[in-house]
Formats: sequence, structure tokens, C-alpha cells
Amino acid sequence: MPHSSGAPSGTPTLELLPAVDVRDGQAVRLVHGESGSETSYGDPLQAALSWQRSGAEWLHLVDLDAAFGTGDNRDRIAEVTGAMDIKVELSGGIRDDASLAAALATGCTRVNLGTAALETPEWVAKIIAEHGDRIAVGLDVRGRTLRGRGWTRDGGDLYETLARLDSEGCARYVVTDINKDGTLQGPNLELLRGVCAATDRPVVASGGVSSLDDLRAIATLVPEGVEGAIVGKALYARAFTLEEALEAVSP
Ligand SMILES: O=C(O)c1ccccc1N[C@@H]1O[C@H](COP(=O)(O)O)[C@@H](O)[C@H]1O
Repeated sequence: MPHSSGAPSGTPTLELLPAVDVRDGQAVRLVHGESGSETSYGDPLQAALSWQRSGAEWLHLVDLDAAFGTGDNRDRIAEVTGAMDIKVELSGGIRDDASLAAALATGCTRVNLGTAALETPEWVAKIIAEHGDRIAVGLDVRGRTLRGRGWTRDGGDLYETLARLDSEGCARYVVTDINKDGTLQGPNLELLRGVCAATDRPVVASGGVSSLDDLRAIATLVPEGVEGAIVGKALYARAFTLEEALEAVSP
């Protein structure tokens, strides 16, 4: 049977997660995750609905104010999640029982924890045991060093933390190269390979995607354990459409 112009036939499909990051009620993109580097793209609900209409099966939704500790967009996040018919991965400021309960109550498919995995490991081990694959951990790295609190503080060694989380049963990792994030400079394939070699859990790639070729390159890592890729700036900058991206990674 003929196959599409995307990834080689027989390769499992790379999941694509278009990102909607919310700051001060607006959909924004940052460069290197730095506060103050925002470009605004308007209403987050409209952005999320447009990715859904374009065929997304996942939405990566981030409360940036909660991640930075500059307030939160909880109502907006709940509104967007509630309006989605697709799966939602929710990130930003999920650090204790109250914020976790609020996040899970939105009906999101899973949450993604950053700072908590670095600062309150006992709590994270407990909620992994309670919620299984509804919990992912975001490994946001610069070099080999993890960063928390809006990526402003060092949080330990990537591979030591990964080994600890693996032993606690963490179901999945969202791996972001901070140096690449929001830069349209291409993904850090070496980092992704390194993480895949160190764990048998699925990995979602994040940071740097600029072109369909970048997505095809990430898709070659599916057999090594990369399950998905978050796409942000490239979609907002119209480097390609989501329809083109989905086609590019479908076997
Ligand atoms: O996504 C970003 O651009 C981003 C930038 C700066 C900080 C955080 C960012 N995103 C997400 O937030 C979580 C971390 O939140 P927390 O530490 O759990 O409060 C991180 O994993 C990213 O998914």
C-alpha cells in the first residue's frame, strides 16, 4: 500500500503536542523561557481550538505565571481544558496537593511537574504511586543541570534525578533543552538520545523545533523511546502548519 510523504512506513507515529503557554491571560511564546521575552498570540482558547481543528490529538497547556510564581491563570486554564475534545497535558505551578487537585479536576489527561520533582521528591513519589501515568515529570535542562522555579534555579543533575524518578515509577518524561526553547534552532537530538538510553519510559521532546525536517529527525528517535514532540514557536511563526506537521510524522 502506498504511504504518505511522512516518516518511513512501519515507524510508529510521533505524537505532536502543540503548545499553548498562558501568561497574564494571553497565549505567549518565550525565548529560553525567560520572563520578559514574551511575544503575545492572543486568546489562549482560540489558539487551542485552532490546534484542535487542525487535527491535534494533544494540547500542551502551560500556566506560565504559576511556573514563574507571578500569580496564576487557573480559571483560564480550566476553561481551555474544559473546551477541548482532545487530550491535554497540563504544566506550570503544580507543586502541592491543592494545585494538583485543581489541575486534575480540569479533566486533563495528565499533568507535567517541574519544580516539585526537584524540591519535594517525597511528595512526587507519593503522587506517582497514587496517580500513575496521569503524572509526567518535566526535565527542563541546561547542559546536564535541571532548572526549576520558572527555570531560574538549579535543581540537580539530570541523570541522577532521572534514575531516582525511574525507581519511583515515573511513567513519562517531558525533556526540554532550555537553550533551544523558543529559538527555532532545532531540537537537541543528542540530549534526547541520552535520556532515552538512560530510561525505558517514554520521552516527549520539547524545545527548538523549527521545521518539518526537525520533526522528521525527532521521529527517527521513536524506536529509541521518543513518543512525542511539543511544537510551539514554529507553529505560531507559521514556519509550517499543524496539518503539514502531522503529515510529516505519520508513517
Ligand atoms: O514552557 C515554557 O516556556 C516555560 C518557561 C519557563 C518556565 C516553565 C515553562 N514551562 C513549563 O512549566 C513547567 C514547570 O512548572 P513548575 O516548575 O512545575 O511550576 C515546565 O516543566 C514546563 O512544562
